[in-house]
Amino acid sequence: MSGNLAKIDTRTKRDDEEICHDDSATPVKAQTIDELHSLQMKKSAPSTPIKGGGAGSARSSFDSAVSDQDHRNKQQLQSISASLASLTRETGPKVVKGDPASTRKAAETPKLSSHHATATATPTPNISDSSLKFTHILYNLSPAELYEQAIKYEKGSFITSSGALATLSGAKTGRSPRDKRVVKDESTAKELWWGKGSPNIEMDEQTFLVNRERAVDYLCSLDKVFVNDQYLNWDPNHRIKVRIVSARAYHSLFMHNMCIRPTPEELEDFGTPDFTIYNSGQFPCNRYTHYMTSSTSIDINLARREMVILGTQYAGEMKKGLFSLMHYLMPKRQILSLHSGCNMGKDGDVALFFGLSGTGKTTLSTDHNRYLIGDDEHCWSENGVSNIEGGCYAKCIDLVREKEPDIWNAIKFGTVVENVVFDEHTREVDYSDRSVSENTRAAYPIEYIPNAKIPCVGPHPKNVILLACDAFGVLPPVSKLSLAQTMYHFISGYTALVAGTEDGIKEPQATFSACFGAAFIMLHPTKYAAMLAEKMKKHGATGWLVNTGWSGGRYGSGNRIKLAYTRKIIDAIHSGSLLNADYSKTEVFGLEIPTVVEGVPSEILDPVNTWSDKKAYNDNLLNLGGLFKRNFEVFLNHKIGTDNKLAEEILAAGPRF
Ligand SMILES: Nc1ncnc2c1ncn2[C@@H]1O[C@H](COP(=O)(O)OP(=O)(O)O)[C@@H](O)[C@H]1O
Ligand SMILES: C=C(OP(=O)(O)O)C(=O)O
Ligand SMILES: [Ca+2]
Ligand SMILES: [Mn+2]
Repeated sequence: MSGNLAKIDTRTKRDDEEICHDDSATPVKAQTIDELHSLQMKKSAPSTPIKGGGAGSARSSFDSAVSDQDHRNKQQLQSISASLASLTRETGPKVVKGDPASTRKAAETPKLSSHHATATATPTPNISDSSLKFTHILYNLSPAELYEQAIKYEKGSFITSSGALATLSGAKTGRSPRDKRVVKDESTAKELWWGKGSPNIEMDEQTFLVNRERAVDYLCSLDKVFVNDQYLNWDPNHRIKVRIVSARAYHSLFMHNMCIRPTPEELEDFGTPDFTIYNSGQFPCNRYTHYMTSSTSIDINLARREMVILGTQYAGEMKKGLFSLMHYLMPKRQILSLHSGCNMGKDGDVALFFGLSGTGKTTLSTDHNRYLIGDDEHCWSENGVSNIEGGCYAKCIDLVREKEPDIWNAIKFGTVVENVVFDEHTREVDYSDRSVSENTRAAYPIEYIPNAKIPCVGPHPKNVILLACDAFGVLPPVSKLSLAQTMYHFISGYTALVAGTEDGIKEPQATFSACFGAAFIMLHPTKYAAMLAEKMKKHGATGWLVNTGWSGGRYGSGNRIKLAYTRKIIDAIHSGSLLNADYSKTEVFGLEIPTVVEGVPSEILDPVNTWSDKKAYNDNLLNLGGLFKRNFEVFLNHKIGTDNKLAEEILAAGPRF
């Protein structure tokens, strides 16, 4: 012993204590480092409690619980093998659970062979090399396990100083809408929206199968694939079971966060999924394949209930692909699917926040004074609203703690941050750095927001807030809408952002995206609009248009409206005080604007006041009005609902000059 003071030992000395230890714990019972390591990890507790009889039958009920467990395990592996089956070889791969690199589990490999029980000792003539190997399945891994996989095997994976997993999505840092294809068959030809303006670019069944085979063969050729079995939609009556097969831990953790996470008990009874994604990530499509115009392809087959991703690793494709699915499935059940955020006040008043990417759905629905139901995808049924997802996907460019504390604090262990730049030593993220992408993102489970409402459901909405980030600076910060105006702006789906902010001033780019989500809708926009009108009328919801964009001039001369002011405006909508304010009507768009909003300088409420160059204001206003008119032309010959009166009212609710 080397210390200054001898240890005081009050015990009487025994023979085996001749040598003086510097701790009093019993030594570990391991002879080698591997044995020591095996002591470190204990088996996960069985999730199904051992059911059955009294003390006498304890042993046999334990045995039957074990065989139940075995049986379920086998079924699970069979189901995964079936998901991964090549359609031409008509048999699934031999699958086994666990990491091939883990020695403990690898030892079990041969015994756990699956479904492919016909595998014989001597290969039959038509057997392929692919059926000689096992595909290792990393099934619903925990965030900690996925961190280890990502850090060990995926370049660009690091732990940030706050504990989040920083990842790179590769060459694509955003969605590829031009590479999205939907299978056109007899029924989808009639049901879906095709042609000009539609996001649904057709592909035939045969081409889908070619891409599916390519994805499946790629995935099965890997040593291991990730499989997530999860849910969509918090409404228990309309819950959808999804399976995501992917090549990267990043994708598995992203979907773990974004979809609803089953409990261990729910997972045991998961059964056959309603929909399956095959995400081959970096593996490209074959450009000689019909309909392919790049090496990226995102293919949806509604009849087969499958989606294939080739040639992009941007994780948002999976989230938004499932959203497209919901835009098809839910309206069939008279449920409206919405590209909106949603929150609820202490008194149960629900607000929806519609808007295109970057207009503020996530930021404004994440409100410290209200319960968060969800930030992006919802359903509105006869029973109220429900979130489709189990997580949020926040933009984090220029994120600052003071302005968005809840989002800042959610970026911790378990959260995936995509394409952010961090200090090589401290691993502190620099949210202002655009070196990798402008579209930096954080994906976190919704319960990381302290006042999330779990389960994520709520009553019928009281306010429907349409967000537009108007880089022309002519739309008022807030206006109250009639039902017809709400429909006009919902169908128009306007925003104007400025693409790249780096190479000097650029022209604001007007975007019109029907239902504030044209990239994800499956049916004609008027179908969703008619459902929204019907629901808003029935439940007495008020529509609002909020400009989260420019004021005092267009992009380049004016400034973006302060987030603090927009929050005050939203507060006044929630509290009901804005409903009873004094209003005046604007030129051209005919919008009702309040004269006073608490906490907001009154002079900014009418945008004309904030422009020093009145002629420039007028030119920009008329220009925008013209863009709206031109965009709406394609909807002129469509009926909305059963009532032609509504269609006429909606048309009359647009700009006039
Ligand atoms: N007045 C404002 N209102 C809303 N967001 C604003 C405002 N000013 C700046 N922002 C920023 O704009 C972005 C809005 O993005 P986000 O809420 O993620 O959009 P969405 O969820 O609709 O895609 C955030 O980065 C937010 O900080
Ligand atoms: C994730 C997306 O949505 P948002 O920007 O609306 O959050 C997206 O459009 O890819
Ligand atoms: Ca979105
Ligand atoms: Mn968002």
